[in-house]
Amino acid sequence: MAEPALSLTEVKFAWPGRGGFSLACTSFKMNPGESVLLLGSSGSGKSTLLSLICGIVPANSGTVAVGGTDIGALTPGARDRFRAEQIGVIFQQFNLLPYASVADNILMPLRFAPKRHSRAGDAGKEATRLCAVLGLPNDALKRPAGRLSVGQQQRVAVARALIGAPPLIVADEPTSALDGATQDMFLQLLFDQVAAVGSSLLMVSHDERLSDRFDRVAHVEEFVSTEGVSA
Ligand SMILES: Nc1ncnc2c1ncn2[C@@H]1O[C@H](COP(=O)(O)OP(=O)(O)OP(=O)(O)O)[C@@H](O)[C@H]1O
Repeated sequence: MAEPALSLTEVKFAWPGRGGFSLACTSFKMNPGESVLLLGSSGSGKSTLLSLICGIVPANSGTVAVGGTDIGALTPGARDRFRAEQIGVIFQQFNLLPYASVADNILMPLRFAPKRHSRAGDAGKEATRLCAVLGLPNDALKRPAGRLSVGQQQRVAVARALIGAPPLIVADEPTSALDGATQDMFLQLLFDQVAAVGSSLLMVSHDERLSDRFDRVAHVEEFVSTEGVSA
């Protein structure tokens, strides 16, 4: 049987400092190809949870496994390489390099991920294809990412996450900068592309109206520790 795309087991995490915000999760699993919407209000811990899942911050205890690999057991360097190979991340603030071209931004994760690079095939052509399906103008690839509109930068961040078909796509409020109609269109594009490569999608949002589009909904409040976790 295939390993879960993601599993959290007995995970505890606290930001350092007395009374810092803390999370506790007994068990959470995602199947390969599954889409899950993680709902939570502002400040409820959505970004913290995604940072844990991506191995950007380490859990205080418990296991976070992506595709069966315990990311806490990897050295920091191996964890960074593993993330580049296995996880496509769409950050809330995009985290694009503003002076680098759109093409360089999209191709960036492949520099640290040889298997993902080979899955992308001709990476330049794949970046061009992704830009086209995501509705970016033809000339965008050569332009510095920082010169695009916020909505266009959001699409670049999605193309960067999708290139080379990582098995897990993690998205932090990727539609927050878009208006209603554009949001719907954008989500459809994201779902189409994720389905085309068979990735699992974990998206966090405060917007309950998106629920119907996902296989499953979870609430981040279920993960907030009321007892506190000693850091
Ligand atoms: N680097 C950090 N150091 C200490 N505490 C932090 C850090 N980042 C977040 N927190 C705290 O963790 C809690 C949850 O924040 P988080 O950003 O995860 O929430 P969120 O649900 O993503 O919020 P939003 O929807 O507004 O982005 C907050 O109380 C915040 O102050």
